[in-house]
Amino acid sequence: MTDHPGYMSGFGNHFATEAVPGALPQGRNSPQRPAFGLYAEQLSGTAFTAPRHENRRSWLYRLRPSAEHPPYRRYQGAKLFAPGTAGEPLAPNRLRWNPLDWAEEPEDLIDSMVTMVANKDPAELAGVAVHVYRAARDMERYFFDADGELLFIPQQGRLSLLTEMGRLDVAPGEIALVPRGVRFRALLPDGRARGYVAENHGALFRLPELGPIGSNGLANPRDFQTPVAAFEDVDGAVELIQKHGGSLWTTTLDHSPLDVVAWHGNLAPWTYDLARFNTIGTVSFDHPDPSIFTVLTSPSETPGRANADFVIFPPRWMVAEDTFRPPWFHRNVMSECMGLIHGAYDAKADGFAPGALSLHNLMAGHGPDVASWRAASEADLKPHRIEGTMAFMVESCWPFRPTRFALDTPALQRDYDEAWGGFPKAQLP
Ligand SMILES: O=C(O)Cc1cc(O)ccc1O
Ligand SMILES: [Fe+2]
Repeated sequence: MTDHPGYMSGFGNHFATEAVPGALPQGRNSPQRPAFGLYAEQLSGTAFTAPRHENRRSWLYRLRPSAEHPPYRRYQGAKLFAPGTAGEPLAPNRLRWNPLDWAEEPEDLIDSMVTMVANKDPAELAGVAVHVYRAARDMERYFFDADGELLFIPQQGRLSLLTEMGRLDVAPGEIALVPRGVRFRALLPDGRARGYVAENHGALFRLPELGPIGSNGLANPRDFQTPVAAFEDVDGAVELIQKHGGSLWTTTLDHSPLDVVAWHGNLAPWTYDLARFNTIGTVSFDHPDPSIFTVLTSPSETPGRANADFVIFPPRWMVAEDTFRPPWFHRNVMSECMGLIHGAYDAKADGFAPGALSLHNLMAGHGPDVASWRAASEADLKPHRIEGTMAFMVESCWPFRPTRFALDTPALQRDYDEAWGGFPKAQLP
C-alpha cells in the first residue's frame, strides 16, 4: 500500500479537493466546459429542498459521466447479503451469535457480507440493517449501495476503501462511512478482514446534540477525516455491483468508476478513530443512560427517537459511589443490536467474544449476566479503569428482524437465556 494521500478534517464540512491542479471549477459548479473535458455531476444525500443545516450534496468532476453504463442484471453471488429477513412472526427472544467463521473459499468484501438483522424495507427510507463481513480477497470489482450509507466497524484486519471521493484506510478501533451511492472497492492490507457494517436507510448519520454538555465533547467534529480526491484512470471491462431495493444488481463498465479527479461539497466519506471519543460519565452516583455514549445518530421523524444510534462502550474510569456500575437491568422501548470489537464487555462475563453479535429487541428484559451482576454487586468500589475494550450498539426505534441465516446458523447461541438463569431471590425482612 502506498502512503495515504491525505485527509481533511471536520464532520460535514464543505470540502474542496482536486487530485490534478486546475480540475476543480472555481466560483461555479457546472461550467459550460469543465477543465480537461471532465464531466460535472451532482450527488445528493438529502432532498434538494432539505433545510440548510441538513442539506448534503457534493459536486464530482469525473473522466466519464456515471450515466454511461449498460442495464443492470440480478447479481447471483453474495447469497447471504440482503436476502430479506425471515418471514415468520418476530419472536421476542434475546439472541446472541458467536463470531462467524471465515468462508471456506476466500471471498471479497461483497461476497462475504452476511446480513444478520434488519428492520424496514430500504424503500421506506428508514431503518437500519446490521451485516457482518469476513473477507479474504481484495475486491477487483466495484460496489455502491443505493439503499443507504454504510458505516464500517472493522473488528479484525484493516480495510482500505478506495472510494470515488478518495481513499479511506481504517483499522479495528476506527470506523468509516461511505455515503449512499458512492462507489468503492475494498482492499485487505492484512490479507483478511472481519467486521460489522451498519447500513442506514434513513436520515443521514450526524453528531448528536450536546444539550447541557455544552459545545465540546463526545465525538468532536474535527476528528472526522475525509480523504482528498484520488482517482483511478483505468480503461477495460470492470464489474459494478449495486444494492438497490434490497437486492443486488450487476453491470459491466469499460472503465473504473473511481474516476473522480476533483470534488467539492459536504457529502463525503470519512473515518473516525473511536479512541478520540470524549467519554463522559458520572462523577457522583448512578450510571447515566447509554445515550451519553452516542457517536452518531440518525433521527426518525419523532423528536428524540432515533432511526439509528451508533453508540460505543470505550475504555473509561468508573468512579460512581454506592452504585451498581455495569449496565443495569432494563427493558427498553428501543431495540438494541450489539457487537464487540475487542476486549470484554462489562455486562457479559462470558459468551460475548470479539466478533460476536447480540440482539435485544424492544421490551426484552436484559442487562448483566449472573456472573457480572455478582462481581459488580460484591466489588469494592474504588476508582476502576475499564481497559482494553470497545463494544458498540446499533440502537433503533424499529425492532430488528433476524435473517433466515441468522436463525439457522450454528453460530446462534441456543442457550443464551441461561445468561440470566439462577439469580438468587431477594429476601424480604
Ligand atoms: O444492553 C446493554 O448492554 C447496553 C446498555 C448499557 C447500559 O449501560 C444501559 C442500557 C443499555 O441498553
Ligand atoms: Fe440494553
